[in-house]
Amino acid sequence: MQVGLVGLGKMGYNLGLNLIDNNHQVVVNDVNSEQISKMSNEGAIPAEDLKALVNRLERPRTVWMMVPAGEVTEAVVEELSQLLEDGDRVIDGGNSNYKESLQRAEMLQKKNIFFFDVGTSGGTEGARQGACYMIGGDADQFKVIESLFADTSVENGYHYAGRVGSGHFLKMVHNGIEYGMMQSIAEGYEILEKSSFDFDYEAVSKVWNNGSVIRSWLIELMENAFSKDAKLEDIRGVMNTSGEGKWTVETALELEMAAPIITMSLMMRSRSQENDTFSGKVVAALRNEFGGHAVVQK
Ligand SMILES: NC(=O)C1=CN([C@@H]2O[C@H](COP(=O)(O)OP(=O)(O)OC[C@H]3O[C@@H](n4cnc5c(N)ncnc54)[C@H](O)[C@@H]3O)[C@@H](O)[C@H]2O)C=CC1
Ligand SMILES: O=C(CO)[C@H](O)[C@H](O)COP(=O)(O)O
Repeated sequence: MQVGLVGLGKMGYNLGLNLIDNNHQVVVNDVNSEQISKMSNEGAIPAEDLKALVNRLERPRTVWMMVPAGEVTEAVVEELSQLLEDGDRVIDGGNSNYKESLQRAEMLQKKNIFFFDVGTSGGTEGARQGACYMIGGDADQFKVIESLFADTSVENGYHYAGRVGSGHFLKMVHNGIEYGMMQSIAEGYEILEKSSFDFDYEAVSKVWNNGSVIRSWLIELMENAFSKDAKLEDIRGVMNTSGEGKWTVETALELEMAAPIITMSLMMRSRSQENDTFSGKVVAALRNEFGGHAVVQK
């Protein structure tokens, strides 16, 4: 089908290639014109701004955003709300706070524009080769755009979760879990590092990935990271955050429930701004491996 794609960064660019590979017609825009040119060389239709993008799409239009959460997403949705018409659809594939998504859906609904909040997982590799999607929005309209998700995800890699908000809520909790898993893995490697043994971390990651209980994509990514930098000597253990872990903890507080592991993982991210630790380096390396997030060099 035809889709407008706004935001051609680490995720959006790869998603654009994935959509094109799957025979979707993609009209693209980014504030960075170089990204638009690169994508049009790959077969996308360029649009110099959002107005041009909307004009190049047939009605009812579908516009998929892969832009930074928060102010940028707000600004793009606001502008799209002025340009789109009755029956059009907006997909937010970024890591937006589900509460903001609920507000945006309400604002768009007043103009009969449908909003889908889509949590996207699998990092940059997933966006290119096959992602994982958690989708909230109108059930009937979802069927109309389902092929976009079916074609660009891995097998069984998309889930229509229900009403608007549910997609970004699921992604928020997913990322909270991600924080806890990564912190736990990182602490394990730090215990190895502080022991009197001389472990080869690439080899350890490899054996853990073959038949062990903790085999996982995260450990695979560590195997990869250690193959490039055996002791992570080139990077500092600064673990940056993008918001989802904090929102997960806030949600647990709102629900008056205990979520100690995710909470401590979030706190350790704050602590990492002050102390350089091996566990911090592991989480920083993981974020870089799956999401292309910048690491702080030594
Ligand atoms: N990197 C990752 O692992 C994942 C990221 N996400 C989410 O996907 C979204 C995009 O992430 P990335 O691609 O990593 O970020 P990025 O920073 O690499 O790309 C963002 C792109 O949006 C463009 N942009 C900024 N303002 C714009 C505007 N007003 N109009 C049009 N384009 C604009 C930028 O020029 C850039 O190309 C974010 O919400 C992020 O949280 C979701 C899953 C995984
Ligand atoms: O959604 C993701 C992975 O699933 C992104 O990579 C996200 O940025 C990770 O969260 P944080 O930046 O807070 O570590």
